[in-house]
Amino acid sequence: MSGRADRRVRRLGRRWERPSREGGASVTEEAEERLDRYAELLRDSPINLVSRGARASVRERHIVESRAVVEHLNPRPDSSWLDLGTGGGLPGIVLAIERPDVEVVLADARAKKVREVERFCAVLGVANAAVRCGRAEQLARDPELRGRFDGVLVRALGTLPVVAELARGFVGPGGEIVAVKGPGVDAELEAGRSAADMLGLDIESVEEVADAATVVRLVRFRAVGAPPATTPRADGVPQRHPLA
Ligand SMILES: C[S@@+](CC[C@H](N)C(=O)[O-])C[C@H]1O[C@@H](n2cnc3c(N)ncnc32)[C@H](O)[C@@H]1O
Repeated sequence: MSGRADRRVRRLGRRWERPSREGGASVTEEAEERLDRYAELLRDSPINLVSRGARASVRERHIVESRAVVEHLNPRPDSSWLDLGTGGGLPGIVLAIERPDVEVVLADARAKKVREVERFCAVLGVANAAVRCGRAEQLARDPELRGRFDGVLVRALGTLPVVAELARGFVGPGGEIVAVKGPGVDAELEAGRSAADMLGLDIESVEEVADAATVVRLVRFRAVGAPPATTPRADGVPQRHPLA
């Protein structure tokens, strides 16, 4: 899908700016409308995709945070990103809406959630996202997915060692894994570094995201080579026995 770069997007310094369409709504207005609609879909879904308590404030709690993450991440145009453990599509659907020039794959182990995310993408007309169902431990062995992404974005999938192991198979040399974490991430960093060493990853940075309603930190891992052949371990093992 990298060939489907949105020609409306042009480079301005390090950031990318979407010019308005002539005679029509700007891409930003369009994105705004889609994000509002996405918040409604999440709130009204018959599946519990966000906690009951957060339903009334989906826009403020989840969309605003995901948007701030996407803005901070500012992925390279034409790059391909995997949202692993996407649940109801967070933050991957927001990434796909905000950045039509980026290819996004949304993956989750739960078929019910994946079907719902497929429905959301269809209703929202999100053309640059594809959806895959399966456990990371299995999907990372699929030759079509192994080592093929520029980056993996992960929110609320587990501790840093779990995230690093589940995501590692999807990125080759130079690829990145970005974990969206909260203020408590410092307590996971030592274990995260130790797991990273075993997986051929470096923790490159821990970055504070501006403009999120709550404290959000991004932990950025960089792959220093191909994924180890034995990574990830069998289904459930990364969560039950995290690398440390
Ligand atoms: C707490 S939810 C987070 C969902 C979403 N990222 C968010 O921020 O709202 C974690 C999701 O990860 C999925 N998941 C858990 N283990 C997984 C695995 N091994 N492979 C793929 N998905 C997994 C679950 O099905 C669930 O939808």
